Amino acid sequence: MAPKVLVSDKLSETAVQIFRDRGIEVDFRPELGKDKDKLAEVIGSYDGLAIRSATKVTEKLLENAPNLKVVGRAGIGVDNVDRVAASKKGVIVMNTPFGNMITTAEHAIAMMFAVARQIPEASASTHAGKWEKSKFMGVELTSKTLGVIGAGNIGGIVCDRARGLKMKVIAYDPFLSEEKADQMGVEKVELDTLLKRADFITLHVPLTDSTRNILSRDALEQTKKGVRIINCARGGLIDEEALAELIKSGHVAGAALDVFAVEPATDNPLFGLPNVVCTPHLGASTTEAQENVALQVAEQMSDYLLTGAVQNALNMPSVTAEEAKTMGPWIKLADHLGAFIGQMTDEPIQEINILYDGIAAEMNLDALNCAAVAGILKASNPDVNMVSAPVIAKDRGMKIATTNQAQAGVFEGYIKIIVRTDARERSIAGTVFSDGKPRFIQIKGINIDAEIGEHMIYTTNEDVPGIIGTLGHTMGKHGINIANFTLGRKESKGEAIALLYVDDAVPANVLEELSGTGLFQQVKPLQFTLG
Ligand SMILES: NC(=O)c1ccc[n+]([C@@H]2O[C@H](COP(=O)([O-])OP(=O)(O)OC[C@H]3O[C@@H](n4cnc5c(N)ncnc54)[C@H](O)[C@@H]3O)[C@@H](O)[C@H]2O)c1
Ligand SMILES: O=C(O)[C@H](O)COP(=O)(O)O
Repeated sequence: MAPKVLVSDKLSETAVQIFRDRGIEVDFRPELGKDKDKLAEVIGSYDGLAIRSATKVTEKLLENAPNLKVVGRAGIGVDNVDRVAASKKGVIVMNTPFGNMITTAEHAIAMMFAVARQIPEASASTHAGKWEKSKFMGVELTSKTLGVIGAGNIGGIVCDRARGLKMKVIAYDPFLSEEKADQMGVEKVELDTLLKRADFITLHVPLTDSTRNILSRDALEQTKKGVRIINCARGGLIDEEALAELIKSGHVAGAALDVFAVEPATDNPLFGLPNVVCTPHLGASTTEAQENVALQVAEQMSDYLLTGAVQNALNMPSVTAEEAKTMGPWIKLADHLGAFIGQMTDEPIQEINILYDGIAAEMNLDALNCAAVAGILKASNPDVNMVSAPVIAKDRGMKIATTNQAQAGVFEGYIKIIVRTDARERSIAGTVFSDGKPRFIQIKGINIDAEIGEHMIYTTNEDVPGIIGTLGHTMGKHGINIANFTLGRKESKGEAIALLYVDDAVPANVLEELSGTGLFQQVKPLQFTLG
């Protein structure tokens, strides 16, 4: 059946066409972004949800979305998506980080001009037939200092354009290296220096716990008298009440705001103040940007739903279409190894160490890690997937470490998982044979060569005569067909293991019968999801 996508915001219809061309069923219902109840009613049947900023993807909405696999944001900011809730539900959240960056940077520059020359007020006054030439005295941008808070994709373009306008550009961004700042021709400064020196301040950071209220009352009071402030990033970055008071007192000469703490903004302390230029979150609203983001989000979501390729996801490592194909058997192997550990372990796991050898070490290890951890966690929660696994593992306090090494043995490559609990250490290794089938090659240090089946039995025992006979006879007596039988031992008469791959699930009474022979320390039924 074709995957189904719902578009619940005003995306360019290019997105709809792309979904259809890729064979995806799509419903274009932009009115639903503003109607959370109706959206919750219909979301249940969709595999994908394509949004802009109006749709709020809350935990409650996700509870009504059992089939949802991907949320695609046609744009940059995902603060309207509960990412933690999405991750826990195994829903990928992706955005289009580059599609609207030029457009938004241009809006910030336009807003800077508008507030420097009071263009909106002058325009309204002229339209009203007043000729208030002397009322609208502006300031030049040339030689002024622009303080950029957040010099990432959009902030970086703003820096470039501002330098073209012959402004002096200073930037505050803890993640900006001195070297990069030099290349950009900007001076990297601390926030308090930026506040004191800038004639114009423009914000280009995401809204996070560390940036919320970054222009607080205290920060705004440190600014240079006559400063003008531009925000085309996110509402919530500025204390709006404090800004309004500082504009009224004349300390701040003007502000240009595209984004507000509460949106849609119908009432705001800054509305109606002189030289406050406002636009209704138009930063990304150009034909070019909307085409870019619609096209990109539809391609990315289609790729994921149809091929498993992951691009620009915020809660899952990227996997190219090529990787999704070539790594498929290795991802399956990592999942099976994890599933073995998960089913064998019923006490809390403290540490998961994953060793990648040979060709496995050259693959996309982030994706393999997610698969291995998902395999482990699925034993206690079958809904866990590669997206939700790292979040759940972190919630449970599990430490995950990886090691990679060049080919060390006879296999071209292998993966080994070692898990530590309070009580013990458990390990399993596996490889992928040239037929593309994953195999277990070692359990707790004992070498084996076990084909993996949907239903298996794992036993631990001493290496004594009668094990093969007892296992074979018991299965035969109960009409259970053995597809593959693997034995391994540490040394003659020492610690030994057996893995049976059987055609059907083994009933409890048969397992009890085996345990009752006294030959086995452990008889454990296992299940693996093939395919
Ligand atoms: N108005 C609009 O329509 C519109 C359109 C697109 C993007 N945006 C918003 O613009 C903002 C920037 O987007 P981007 O694509 O440039 O993001 P980005 O991730 O490329 O850049 C953000 C920068 O902020 C920096 N940063 C993070 N925390 C910081 C902190 N505490 N202090 C200072 N700097 C910090 C990061 O190091 C990074 O360089 C986002 O909030 C995004 O949602 C708004
Ligand atoms: O983060 C973004 O991409 C912008 O805020 C654009 O939001 P919009 O798609 O709702 O215009």
